Order: sequence, then C-alpha cells, then structure tokens
Amino acid sequence: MLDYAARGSRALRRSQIEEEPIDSPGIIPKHQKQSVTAKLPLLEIIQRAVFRIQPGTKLETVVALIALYYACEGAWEWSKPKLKRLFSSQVTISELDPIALEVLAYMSANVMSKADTTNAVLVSRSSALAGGDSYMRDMMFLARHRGHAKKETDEIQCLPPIGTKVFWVGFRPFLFQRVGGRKPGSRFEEIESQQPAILLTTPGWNLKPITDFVKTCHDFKVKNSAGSTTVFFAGSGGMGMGPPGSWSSVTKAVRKLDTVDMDESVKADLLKDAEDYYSLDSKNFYADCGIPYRRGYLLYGRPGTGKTSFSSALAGHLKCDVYMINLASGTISDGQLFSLFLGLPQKCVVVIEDVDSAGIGREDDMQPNAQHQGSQHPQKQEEPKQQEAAAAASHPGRYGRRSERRHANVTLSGLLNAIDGNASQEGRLLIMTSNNPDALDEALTRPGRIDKKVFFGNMNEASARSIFRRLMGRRAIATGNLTETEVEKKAAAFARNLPPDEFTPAEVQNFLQFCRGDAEKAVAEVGMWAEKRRKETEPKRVNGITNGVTKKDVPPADFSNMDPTAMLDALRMGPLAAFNGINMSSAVPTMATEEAMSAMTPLSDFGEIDNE
Ligand SMILES: Nc1ncnc2c1ncn2[C@@H]1O[C@H](COP(=O)(O)OP(=O)(O)OP(=O)(O)O)[C@@H](O)[C@H]1O
Repeated sequence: MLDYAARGSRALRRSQIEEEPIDSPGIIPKHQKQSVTAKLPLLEIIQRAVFRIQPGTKLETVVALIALYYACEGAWEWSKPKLKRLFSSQVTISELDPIALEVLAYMSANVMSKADTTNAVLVSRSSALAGGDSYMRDMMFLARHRGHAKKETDEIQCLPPIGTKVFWVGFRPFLFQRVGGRKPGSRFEEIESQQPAILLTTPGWNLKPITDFVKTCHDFKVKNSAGSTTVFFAGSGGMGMGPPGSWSSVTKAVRKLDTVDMDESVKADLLKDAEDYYSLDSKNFYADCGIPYRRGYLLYGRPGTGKTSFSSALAGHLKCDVYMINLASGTISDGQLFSLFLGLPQKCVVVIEDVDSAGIGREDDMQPNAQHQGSQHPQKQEEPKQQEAAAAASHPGRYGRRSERRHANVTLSGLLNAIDGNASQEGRLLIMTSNNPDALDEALTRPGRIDKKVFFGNMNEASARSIFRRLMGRRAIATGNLTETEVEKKAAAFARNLPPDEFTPAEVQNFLQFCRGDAEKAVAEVGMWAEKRRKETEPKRVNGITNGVTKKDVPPADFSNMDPTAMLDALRMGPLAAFNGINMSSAVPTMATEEAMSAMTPLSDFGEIDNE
C-alpha cells in the first residue's frame, strides 16, 4: 500500500518537475529530493504545504514541529487526569443507589431530550418491561407521567448512554459518565460485570456544586412524580431483581388511601400518627429527649386484608418512597440486611413483609443458620425440623402454609441490629406485616420498636358497601348504566347478601372482578359465591383458628381433664395455641387454668388468623 503511494507520489513529483520551473514556490530544492520525504509521502505533502505558506522552511523544522506536537500530546495525556484531579471534584454514585435513579431521571428529561443530543440509548416500553430493567421502566413511567410521551403507544424514550456527556447547569459545566453495567449482548451476566455507576465531575475544589445538583435531581423527581410512588424491593438475586443486599425499584401510581377499606377510625389514627411523626415539632421532640427518631407499626391479619396495600398508600400519602423487604426468601443475610437499612433515605416507609414466616425465632431455639454453616452436631441439626413438624401437627393454627417456618439467613439479632442498631438510619417509618403475630419474638415487637399494633380484619358491612361502590359503582355511573342512588341501593343489597366478617377483601375483590362490572350479577350471586367459598375452605377450619373462624365458631371440646401444666405450656406457646380444638365456654377451669386464662389476650383482639 505504502509502496504504491510512494510510487504515485514520485510519478507526480517527476511530472511536476518537468512542467514547472525549478525555482517556483512549492517545489522542493534538488538536494532534498532524495531525502526522507521520498520514503514518507505524507511528510512530503506536509513539507510542500509548509513551503507554500512559508517558502524556505527546512524539513528539519517540520519534523521538529511534528515531534513537538506528539511530545505535547503525550504530556497532555499524562497530565490530564492529574490536572482533572487537581482542579475538579467528582462523585461516584452506584446505579443500585436510589439517588442514581433521580440523577438519571433528570438527565433523561433535561439533557438527553435537547435537540443537540447525538448519543443516547433508545428504549421501547415493551423491551424495558420484558427486560425487567427497573431503571428503564421508571424512565418510561416518568416520561409518560410528565406528558413527554402522551399516549400509551408513544413508546420510545431517550436515556443517557454508557459513556460520557458534558452538560451545563446554569453557567457550570458537568461531566456525566455512566460506567460498568451489563456485558454487551448479555442479559444475565449483570452480576459478573463491573458494578454500574454514575460519575459526576465539575470544575472546582469542593463537592457542593455536585451535591446541589443531586438535590436538584431529587427535587425534580419529587415534583414530576407527584401522583407516583417508587417501590424499592430488596433484591433476592432472582430474575428482574437486583443482587441480594441491593434495592431494585419500580415507579407506580400512588394507591389512594380511600381505596383501602378498613375501619375509618383506625385509618385516621394511623394517618395522624404518621403525619405527626414527620412534623418538625416531633422531630425536635425526639432530638431534645434523646429518643432515636424512629417509629414502627405492626399490621397483622389474614393474607389479603390490605396490610401491604395500606403501607404503600400510606407512603404515597406521606410523599415518600416505600422499601419492601421479604425475609422469607431466605437470600438476605444479616450483613446484607444491615447494609440495606444503611442505604435508606431519611424519610421513607420500610415494609418487612410476613415477618413471622421468615423463620426468625428466639435464637436459642431457632438457630436458623446452623444448617447453612455446617454444625458440628448433626443430631442437633435435625432438632429444629422435628420440633417444627411436631408443632405443626399439634398447632395447625400457628403453623399454616403462610406461617410455615423457612430457614432464613437473617437471625433475630441481625434483624434487631438492622432496624435499630446504633448505625441504623433515623427518620424511617418501619411497618412489619404478619399473619401470625403471636409467633413473633417479644423483642421484635417491644415498645420503641413497634409503637402501634393494628389488626386488619375481614369484610364487614361498611367495607362491603365501599368495595362495591369502588369496583362496580364508579364504572356503572361513568357508563350511565346506573345513577348514584341506584348504586347506593345495590351496594347496600350486596353488603346484606355478603356474610359479615367471613371473607377477606382480596377474596371479595376477586369475586367482583369475576362479575366484570355487572352490578346485578354481583348482588344476585354473592350469596351463592359465599356458600361455595365457605365449602372450599371448610377443610381448613377443622380443629384450629383458621379462615373466617371466630371464637363462637370453634367446635365444643371438653378440657376438664386437661393437665393444668399442659394448659400453661400451651399458653406459653402463645394465646392462640391454647384455643386449638378447645371451646372455653364448655370448659370447667381449674384454679391454674383460670389464672392462666385471665392472663390471655382475648381472641377477639386477634380476629381471624389465617391457616390457609
Ligand atoms: N382492605 C382492603 N381494601 C381494599 N383492597 C384490599 C384490601 N385488602 C386487600 N385488598 C386487595 O387484595 C389484594 C391483596 O392485598 P394486600 O397484598 O394488601 O394484602 P395483605 O394483607 O398485605 O396480604 P399478605 O399478607 O398476603 O401480604 C390487593 O389487590 C388489594 O387491592
């Protein structure tokens, strides 16, 4: 290739020499003809160009200038990072950190949407959803929410690419870099690749401009996501989830509190308590009294009574994000739980779901990690399992499917340390949900950790009317099928036909969805449905505190012959255990049992506890 070029160049030179007089400008003097330029045509072209500009310039000068250029370039490359370090400030934000989402949302809306953008990641809504990429899903949500994408069909979104981007905020330049991330072409090797992160750099000697920028991003997100909540899930390493110990997120429309049917006075009390907790007065009060600024609620009741729904509606009402942790997955260790809590923002709602089913008991009798760590006493490893099986056989009410003890990686002390250890973040509102509150360790629910215990019960008449209005009435009124008065009448009829305090809101919601907006059908068929549903769940009611069983429903049994010590043991296991298969009304209590009974929490306080 070079050879051809050199030959071509020589031919050109010969023809020029023949045509032009010797002294004309731009012609190389004869003594230089066979020089190095004959071998390096590029050099010759440069030399000719220089001759035209400055006749008489020597080749050595040209070569020296080129060498100087390369030397300077090398020196610049070498000193660039040092100068950058010396004259600029930089922060690194892991993309797994919730702040990253806010920065990316700002970038996507304010920087990438500008006309001069030449490099971006384009993503369609369907690929974002299919890929389980929470960041992309969130961006799509924000775009639609802000009206950038007006229709559901407007599915393309511009996101900052992996790489660098310079942008200005006011008169200050920022360098935005996205590094790391998933290996190209791979969807499943994310964990193996470098952890994705955002680098923000700006000229100056302090971090304030960057922290101000991050705050701007936060405010931007809060302003634009009014009407939406970001739900963070503690990663379990599963598909679409982040690695254990990290948060994955999805932005959802806020669930309104009036869509959660529960006792209105209880709801109002919880709202007032949560609002008071986040007031400035209360913050100062906690600080003045030296009380750790934390608050906790225990929401208990059967599955499908609205504990989780209420928690996220409450977060939306308080205008903060919700962080969900499911310990029962068994993939989160003590250390990971601790770092999850460390990464929480100051104001947020943290929900630990089904805390009783996480297999966390008193450490002396549970030893949840013994099996994982390879205990030196094999016979002891079997003990918890045997105890569990025996307990399950004798106390079906406590150990139903939902309450099944799994082998969590988190220990009780690990959990306590995470939620209120010295290093734990202050300002969060912790909500634990449970289907089986009496299985919880006292240490977990003591005042200071849990400040309110709230029972979520089955549908009563008022909530039946409310759910009917919401799921059937609104649509019927909107389509003109029914008037408001007619809806009220039908809601009352529906509530009359639905047996009170027997079915969960989730069950009733399911029935109403099945009616597909046909209010007549819902009113007419709810009685039959209840009967059928009762039969389906009947087998689970035998001998226990199960679905829909209230104190009066428990079949009579005689325990006059029961050993008082056994009765006390049963009580120690938890108040509900003592009711298994025993009707207190037909009992003839001895002194010991009478004393024990008076110490028991009335069953009505617990309502119906699930044993699905
Ligand atoms: N009180 C309620 N008001 C309105 N909807 C409810 C209520 N309870 C349950 N639902 C509906 O039932 C479904 C399940 O509710 P949710 O997950 O909040 O129940 P949960 O008590 O948290 O159950 P689990 O113990 O299984 O987590 C949701 O679709 C929700 O809309």
